[in-house]
Amino acid sequence: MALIRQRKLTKQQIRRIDKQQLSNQDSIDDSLMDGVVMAHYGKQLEVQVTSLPAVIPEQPEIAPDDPEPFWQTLELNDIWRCHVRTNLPMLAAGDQVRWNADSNTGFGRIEAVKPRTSLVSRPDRYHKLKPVAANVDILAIVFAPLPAAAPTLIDRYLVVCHHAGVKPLLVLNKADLLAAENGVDTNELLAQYAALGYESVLTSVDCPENIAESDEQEGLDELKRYIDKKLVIFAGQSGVGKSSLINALLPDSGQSVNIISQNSKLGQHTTTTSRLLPFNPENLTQGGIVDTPGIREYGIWHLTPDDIISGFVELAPLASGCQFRDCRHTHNSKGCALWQAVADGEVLQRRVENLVTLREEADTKPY
Ligand SMILES: Nc1nc2c(ncn2[C@@H]2O[C@H](COP(=O)(O)OP(=O)(O)OP(=O)(O)O)[C@@H](O)[C@H]2O)c(=O)[nH]1
Ligand SMILES: [Zn+2]
Repeated sequence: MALIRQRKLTKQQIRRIDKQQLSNQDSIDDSLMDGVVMAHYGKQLEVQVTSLPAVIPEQPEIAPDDPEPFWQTLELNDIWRCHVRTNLPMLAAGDQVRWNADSNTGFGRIEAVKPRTSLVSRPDRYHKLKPVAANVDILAIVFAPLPAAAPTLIDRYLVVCHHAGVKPLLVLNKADLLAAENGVDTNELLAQYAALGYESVLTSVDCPENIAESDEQEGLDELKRYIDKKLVIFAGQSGVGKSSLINALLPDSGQSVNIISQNSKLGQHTTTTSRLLPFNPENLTQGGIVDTPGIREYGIWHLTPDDIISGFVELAPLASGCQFRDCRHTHNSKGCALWQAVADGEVLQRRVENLVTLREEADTKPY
């Protein structure tokens, strides 16, 4: 049997190794800087430089006859294409990261992600849950008189907000059309959500008929006040005016920062899962919009029944009064406190029905 000899290090050797490790760590720390994930392309991300590293790499001297090698100077607010260290969680637009840049290649590497205040995820087409936006403050639930508002969809987004830790804001766009429908249904809906404590803004950003009379974009200033210095997502069904709102809020979203991407073939034709459009491209603390295509097909089946009921703020406290702990709150559930509250006129029947629908949906989908 071979004798396994444990290698004994002398004190001096240990000291030398410690010192070496420390200095390695120092050089990593010195090259790290802050950044914000602006967009996501499959395995690569775009990161904006929000602080410079302690030690800024300097371009090496080149001998007079040598060809000039590639060198990318590091500057604040530039956007770099980055790889991600393997053991990090999946990142999304809005994530705040620590990363370093390789001036010799024009690529960066994300080393760490800072704790998130919120995370919005959605299932991809393979039913795998993917984060789409991190550190979002507000989810603007956009609806309109036409196409008619779908309260089920609004309730679904409210559940999502609750679960993701994001504040909901109801945005009734196309307010100019309220007169045409006499505003009865939509105003009633707004009143119902106001009674539950949800805030709302009325906007009218893009009404062709009125454009000749006034260029006023109704409600836009009020909306801006709500979302100032905040990171916001616009969600809602097709045709309610999300793009119109985003364009109105970011009239000059033309490229004003330098995007560094050595390999221009990458990303040009790939679609992003989400992109952060800042209000001020040179100061990300001023907030912005996370544009997330496809958010309207938001499934919520990854949530548990408890998650779902806690998104129904007025119903959640009542559920403990149900006769059975595993009450499904359907119309014929015996001793259901929610239906008793409907009978007593304390809560809206459609909210209880939506709760049941969403719970059933969560139950029947895979995972
Ligand atoms: N009357 C009126 N029409 C509006 C208003 N805002 C947007 N529209 C119109 O509504 C239509 C749909 O607007 P979009 O901004 O494309 O809607 P969207 O929600 O982005 O739709 P998707 O891209 O399909 O999700 C367009 O024809 C707009 O001109 C508004 O305030 N009033
Ligand atoms: Zn019940």
